Amino acid sequence: MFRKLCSSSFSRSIIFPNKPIFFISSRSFPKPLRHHSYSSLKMTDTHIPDNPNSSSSPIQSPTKPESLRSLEFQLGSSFTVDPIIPPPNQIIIVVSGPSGVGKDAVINKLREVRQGLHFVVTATSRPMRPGEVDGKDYYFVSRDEFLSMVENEELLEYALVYGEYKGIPKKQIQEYMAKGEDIVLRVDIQGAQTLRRILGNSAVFVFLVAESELAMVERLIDRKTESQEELLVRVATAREEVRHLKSFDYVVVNAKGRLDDAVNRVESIIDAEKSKVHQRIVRI
Ligand SMILES: Nc1ncnc2c1ncn2[C@@H]1O[C@H](COP(=O)(O)OP(=O)(O)OP(=O)(O)O)[C@@H](O)[C@H]1O
Repeated sequence: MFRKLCSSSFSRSIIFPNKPIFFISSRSFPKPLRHHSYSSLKMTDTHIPDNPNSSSSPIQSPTKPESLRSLEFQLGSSFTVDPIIPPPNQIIIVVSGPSGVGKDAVINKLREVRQGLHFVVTATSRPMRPGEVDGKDYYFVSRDEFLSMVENEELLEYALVYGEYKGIPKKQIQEYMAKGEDIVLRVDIQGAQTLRRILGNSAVFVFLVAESELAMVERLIDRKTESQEELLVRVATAREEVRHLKSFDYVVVNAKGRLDDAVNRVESIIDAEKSKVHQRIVRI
C-alpha cells in the first residue's frame, strides 16, 4: 500500500506539516485541496485519484518552477539567492618559530600557492643580506628612522632581535584588511609573545618546528648567513623558545624535504579558521 502511495499519482500531491495539501497543476497556481494537518493525516484519508492506466502512463511530477512556487506559497515567503551565512571574517595569521625552522621558506611557498593573503613586510634596522630586496623581504631602514617610527606609534609591535630592530607597520595591516585580504605575519618567538598580548585570541598563532633539533641546526649551518658565534646564540635561544609552544594555537612540523606538507598544513589551518562558526574578530 505504501509503495503504491509513493509510486502512483500520490507523488503529485505535496504533504507539508500543518499545511494544506495541494495538487500541482502545470497551468494554475496551486489551490488548497483539503485542510488536513500532516499530523492528523492518515494514509486512508489521502485522496488517491483512480488511475487504471497507472502502470502504463508516465508519472507526471511538477516542474522545478512549479515545485518552487508551491513551496514558497506554503512557506509564505520567497526563496532568495542571498548567501545563507555572511562571508568569513578576515584573519591575522601569525607564523612563528625558532630561528632556522623555515619560516621564510614556508611563507615564500604560501605566497606562491595561496591567493587573498597579504604578507606583511616587516621594517628592520638590520643590513640587507645578499639576494634580499627592500620592500619585499623587509623595509630596510636606519636605526634613527626605525626609532622615529616607534615614537610616532606606527608599529603594532617591535623588538630588538640579535642587536637589530624589527617591527610591524600598523598601517599596512589596516590597508590590506580594508581590501578584504587576510594578513600573514612572520615573527620570531619574542614577537609572537608580544603579539599575543596585543591581539589576544583575535589572531591565529602557528608555531613552526623542524622534525628535530639536529635538522634545525643543520639548516642554519647550510644557510651560511650566520657566523659561528651568531649560530651559537640562535641555537641556544631556539632551545629555550620551544617552551613557548603552549601559548600558540597550532603547531606545524616543517620536516627536511617536506616543505610542501608544511605549507599544506598552514593552508588547512586557514581553511579551518575560515569555516569556524564563531569567527575571530580582529581589533587593532
Ligand atoms: N622543509 C625544508 N627542507 C629543507 N630545507 C629547508 C626546509 N625549510 C627551510 N629550509 C631551509 O632552511 C634554511 C632556514 O630556513 P629559513 O631561512 O626559512 O628559516 P627561518 O625560520 O626564516 O630563519 P630565521 O628566523 O633565522 O630568519 C633555509 O636555507 C631554507 O631554505
